[in-house]
Amino acid sequence: MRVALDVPLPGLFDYRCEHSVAVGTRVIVPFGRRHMIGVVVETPAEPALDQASIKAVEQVLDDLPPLPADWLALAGFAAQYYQRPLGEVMLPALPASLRKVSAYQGPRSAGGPVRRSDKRRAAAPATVASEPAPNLNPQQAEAVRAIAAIQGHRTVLLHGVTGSGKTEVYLHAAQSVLERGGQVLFLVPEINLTPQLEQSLRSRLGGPEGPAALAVLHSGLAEGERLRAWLHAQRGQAQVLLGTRLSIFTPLPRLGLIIVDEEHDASYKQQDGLRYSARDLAVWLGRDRGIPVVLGSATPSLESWYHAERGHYLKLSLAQRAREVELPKIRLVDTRRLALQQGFSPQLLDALGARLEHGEQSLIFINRRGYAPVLSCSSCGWISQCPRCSAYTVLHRASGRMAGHRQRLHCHHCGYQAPPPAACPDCGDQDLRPMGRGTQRVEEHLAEFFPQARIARIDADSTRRKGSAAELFAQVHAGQIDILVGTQMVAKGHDFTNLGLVGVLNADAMLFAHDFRAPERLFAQLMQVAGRAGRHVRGGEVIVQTDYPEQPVYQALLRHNYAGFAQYSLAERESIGLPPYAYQALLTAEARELAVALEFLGRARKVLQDLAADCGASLALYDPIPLRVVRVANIERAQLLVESRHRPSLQACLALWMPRLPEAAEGMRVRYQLEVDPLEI
Ligand SMILES: Nc1ncnc2c1ncn2[C@@H]1O[C@H](COP(=O)(O)OP(=O)(O)OP(=O)(O)O)[C@@H](O)[C@H]1O
Ligand SMILES: [Zn+2]
Repeated sequence: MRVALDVPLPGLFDYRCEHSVAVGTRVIVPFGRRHMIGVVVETPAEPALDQASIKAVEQVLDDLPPLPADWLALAGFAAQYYQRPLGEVMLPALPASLRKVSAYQGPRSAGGPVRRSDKRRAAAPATVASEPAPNLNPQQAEAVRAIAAIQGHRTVLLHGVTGSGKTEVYLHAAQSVLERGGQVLFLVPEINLTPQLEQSLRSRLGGPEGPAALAVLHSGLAEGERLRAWLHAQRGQAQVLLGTRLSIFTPLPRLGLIIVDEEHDASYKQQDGLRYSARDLAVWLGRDRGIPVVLGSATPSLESWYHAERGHYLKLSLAQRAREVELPKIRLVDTRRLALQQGFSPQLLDALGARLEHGEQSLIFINRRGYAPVLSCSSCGWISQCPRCSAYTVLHRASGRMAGHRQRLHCHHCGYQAPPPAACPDCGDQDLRPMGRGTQRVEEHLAEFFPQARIARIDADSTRRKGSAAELFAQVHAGQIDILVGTQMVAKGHDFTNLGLVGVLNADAMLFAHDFRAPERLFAQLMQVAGRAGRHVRGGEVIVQTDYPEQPVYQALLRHNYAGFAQYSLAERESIGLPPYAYQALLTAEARELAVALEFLGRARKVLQDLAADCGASLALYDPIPLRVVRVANIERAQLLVESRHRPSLQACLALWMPRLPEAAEGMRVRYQLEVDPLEI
């Protein structure tokens, strides 16, 4: 039999076994000096090798039925498309205990993880009071009808403005699948940020299992919880699987519908190991299983929009807000000739004051955590820098009651931390000052401007402890907070009932980034955060401070004009041949010396050039270049971008290229990885 193992080697591995074993079965096999769990992928009638020379399977694991054919097909597609060995796709996709030999062998294994999990009784989910469902408005009803009418596979792009009630459409579409006994896979970018959705799903799920029919899966779960949710879904007991990107690899025997909420969100892309896009795999899976896929967003990715415009996807629109409120009024405050107070314009301060007076909440959005982006010497211009990275260190104020005003410098790239120097390391001057502003400093300024206001900050630092994000959001929803300061974490999908004003600081920082997707990301982020204003209360308002009000991103934002922005951006991409009009792959190399990384990429480029010439494929190969942050944790990084207008050509060349890379790396101390459809370049 041929077995897939989680090792960085191409191909499958041959083993023998006395009795016949079905494809999809997990087995324990010897591999070198180790024992590993693998998945049986082929059982050829004719053994390929001399049976005597190959090793025997040590144990056949029968605690689960074999992994089903459609699951194997998805893993097979992902391996081929993202150019990774099958075993490195399949095994990491399973809950850890199902692929760990130690969970099965030894005195403490107690019959294996599945038996242990089944013995332990799961805590019954708290019964959630059932929420009355609002009557669908005509646009929602039409969207639900159109989704229900789909026979077999179709991908739907549900483009609904912020607050248009997309969730209600998902719930109705899900309901009709559940009534027919199907399962629903509901993907969200980040689960800890959306407790509201989990609650609505629980309260709305009918059927004999009630709220227990929901399984939740994300990387923050303890291994036991993760295994339980996975088993629940795989056995068909869970009717709905709500989860983050990794949930795409859960076997779902009666899958009838896939929903991808906030489909534009970059969290759907895995950034290490198998660099897959769960959104793209969802579309593939929907086609493979012959079921509808609903991609929803107020700001769809330009890729999805392009497919919808061309009729590859069915486009459904919710153009108005679900409640009797208008979209918020957006104001651009031109900060070029304004005297700002600690970064705040008089307009924004006035608006904040007015909302406080009316007992409404406000949100200040600044996409930069910490106290200040750098510490700097006011006499010689020295700037705090990470000793291990080519990046500045960010000044943070230590948190916790005992911390006082203790400050530390943090590197956001490698995690390096140090106390700030007492004097400038270059000139000895003691006048070191924070330059610029992050969320912590903004919070501090707001407390000075509005001493009576209750202020909270939500960013990666303030929500590090498990459950703390949910607690903070609960306080906001309960009306215990007047002003919320936050990063993009606060922009995602929250339905605030009493939030009237959104202020945006420092958006310009993203305007001139090198990445060609930066304007798209900025626009989406601004539309999303603006969409938190005035969802239940009238008179919602958004104030964006900028030095560049004439930029197309801001002009489109001003008019809530997603379609216009998308059209403009797509025309631009088409004229210079960027995705979605071209397909890309990125080879990244890491070495102690930059020259080595570049040299390797140069050789790799030559190999690919020859391959492309041989098979007559037209590829654009760029020059190897250092990454923008070239050194991280003392490792130098460079990249090689490959592009083609024709996806199959690119795929064919990549498949020929990958096996040749070890040869290109020969004699070099270099690590490399390939990313297909990279999001950041
Ligand atoms: N038909 C309806 N009648 C009344 N209220 C509704 C209706 N549908 C949805 N709502 C309410 O409208 C609000 C916004 O809905 P929802 O959060 O689903 O918007 P959304 O489209 O997901 O927005 P976003 O993209 O900004 O997250 C919610 O408070 C929801 O309960
Ligand atoms: Zn660093």
